Amino acid sequence: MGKVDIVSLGEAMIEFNQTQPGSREYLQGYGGDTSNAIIAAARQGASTAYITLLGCDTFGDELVALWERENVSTAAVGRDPDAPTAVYFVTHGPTGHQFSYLRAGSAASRMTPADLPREVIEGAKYLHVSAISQAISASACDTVFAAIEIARNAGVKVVYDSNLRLKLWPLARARAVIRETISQCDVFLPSYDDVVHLAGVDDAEGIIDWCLAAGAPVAVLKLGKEGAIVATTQRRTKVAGQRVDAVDATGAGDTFAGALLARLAAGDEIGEAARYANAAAALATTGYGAVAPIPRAEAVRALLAQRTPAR
Ligand SMILES: O=C(O)C(=O)C[C@H](O)[C@H](O)CO
Repeated sequence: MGKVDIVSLGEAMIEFNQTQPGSREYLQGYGGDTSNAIIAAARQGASTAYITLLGCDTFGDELVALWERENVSTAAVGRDPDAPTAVYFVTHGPTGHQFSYLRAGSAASRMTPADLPREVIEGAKYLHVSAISQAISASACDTVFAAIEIARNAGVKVVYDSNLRLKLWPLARARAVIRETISQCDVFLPSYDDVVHLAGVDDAEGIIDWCLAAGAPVAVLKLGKEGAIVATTQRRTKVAGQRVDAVDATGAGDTFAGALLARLAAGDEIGEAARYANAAAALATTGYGAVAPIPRAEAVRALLAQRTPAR
């Protein structure tokens, strides 16, 4: 395969998303944080590839077809005849959305460092990884660290999303692994809720202090409808939130990651890329599901041009 600018590594899943709170009807879609993010990057026009393992099953075929439709290269997608493609359910209630997973023993959870396509990573500008892939199994965690090592040795920038899922691993292990990974990445992309758990503090400044102390050269703290903060040891800049009619935040953080990566790969500086990513993420909350509402560049540009950001 030819070189691409952005490579993401992780687990994709088939999604069943409750049509409304309390309903017994579920809409089939697609999810998996890193897959959502790479699709978001591709929808902004970036050249992209995804690295994963799928089962040799219908759901695996559907995910391959999805990436092909979305212009995400599947050259580094493998199939495991002895394990299934993962599935998850999204339900909606008064406290927002909840995930229930059927992913233990999945094909992606059996990834090992030997599965990594070294040349695909080495040829990219950015490698995107997340803590969900580190949580699903010990071998997948090793695979993430091995991919980071390949990237760093080749001068490829590493963007890391904490995406803390306490249904997948205990907080103490998550904290240890995530702290270690922050020290190895170039851009750390946590959400406010993640770092409240990880750092044990709840004010944005304290959270950023924790991210920078953990070794992130740049931290972009996602604050949901409140926007984001871009921080380095020298400077902290607020990106204002966008007002939209939100119905489902599933995948919004991943859209932020993918859109940010796309704009960084296109040459934007980090503050401009974060402003764009924040608008893309806002639009991603206006429909149900992780993938269907991810906007394309025209919609993001229109929101940036037309709406007054929320204060
Ligand atoms: O929670 C996970 O592991 C997922 O990847 C499912 C969702 O698609 C993702 O979390 C949305 O951010």
